[in-house]
Amino acid sequence: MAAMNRLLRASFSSYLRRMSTVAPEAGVRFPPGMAAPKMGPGQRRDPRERGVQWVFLGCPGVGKGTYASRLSHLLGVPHIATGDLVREELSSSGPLAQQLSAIVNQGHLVSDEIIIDLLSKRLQNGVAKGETGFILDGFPRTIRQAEILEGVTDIELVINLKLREDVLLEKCLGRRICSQCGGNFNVASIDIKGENGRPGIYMAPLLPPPNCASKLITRSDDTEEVVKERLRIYNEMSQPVEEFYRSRGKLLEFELPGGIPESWPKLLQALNLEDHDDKQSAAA
Ligand SMILES: Nc1ncnc2c1ncn2[C@@H]1O[C@H](COP(=O)(O)OP(=O)(O)O)[C@@H](O)[C@H]1O
Repeated sequence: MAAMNRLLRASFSSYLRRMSTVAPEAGVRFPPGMAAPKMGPGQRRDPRERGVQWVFLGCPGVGKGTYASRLSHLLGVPHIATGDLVREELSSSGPLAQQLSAIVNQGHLVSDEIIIDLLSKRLQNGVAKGETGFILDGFPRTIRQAEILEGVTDIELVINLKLREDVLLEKCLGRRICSQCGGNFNVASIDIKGENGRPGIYMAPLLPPPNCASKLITRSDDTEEVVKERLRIYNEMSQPVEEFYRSRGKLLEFELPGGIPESWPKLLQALNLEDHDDKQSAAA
């Protein structure tokens, strides 16, 4: 634990040094009622004066990647998804690839040590390129990861995306990636009618442009058996992380009302943010 702390602290301290020199980030306000962000060690400025440090939580298939990526463009901070870091490592011929593939393809979590190591390297590379702030997606996923992160930096806001359980599996099974451009799509068409006082939900598929249509691939861990195991592990290992942040006054719960055109403007509203390109991006 001490070695991991040192590793992550080294990365974050480079961040904190940079942040004291960057210009104010325009238009970032915090949700009403959210506790004022506390200052982390070594931070003297208001955290709103530099890139945000936010985390996205939520079950597999909920759409963390989609919304985290949109917010990162809007706020000018990197979207760092630990699942992407794991997949990059998997597609390399590095020494870890074989070990990781067995774990990921069973729907299990990679060890905290490996994930922290991948994340630290990603952060260090970002610092070298001048990045400030971040939106983390898929990290922390265990209480131990959350405690380590809390010990080395000041997470201001944790957005917990929620979606009814019966839709999550379909969304995961509908995920497709363009093998050429890396674009993410979803061929699942969700149209559940409301019944017994429970509202229905409609989520249109997110279809690829003609260029990508013949190049679509499915993640090897998006099979029904593995997704069910990932959902079970999320409930066991990652749900306690929600409580970790709830008890610290940092958790914003957001129940997705439908697909992107309906959910994106409501998420921005919940975050007190405005997207001037809203009309175009909601249709994307
Ligand atoms: N923070 C983490 N801790 C442990 N394992 C992780 C973490 N982030 C990603 N992984 C590994 O990478 C896989 C894919 O992650 P991700 O793309 O975030 O999937 P999901 O669709 O389940 O949210 C996970 O099933 C897990 O094996």
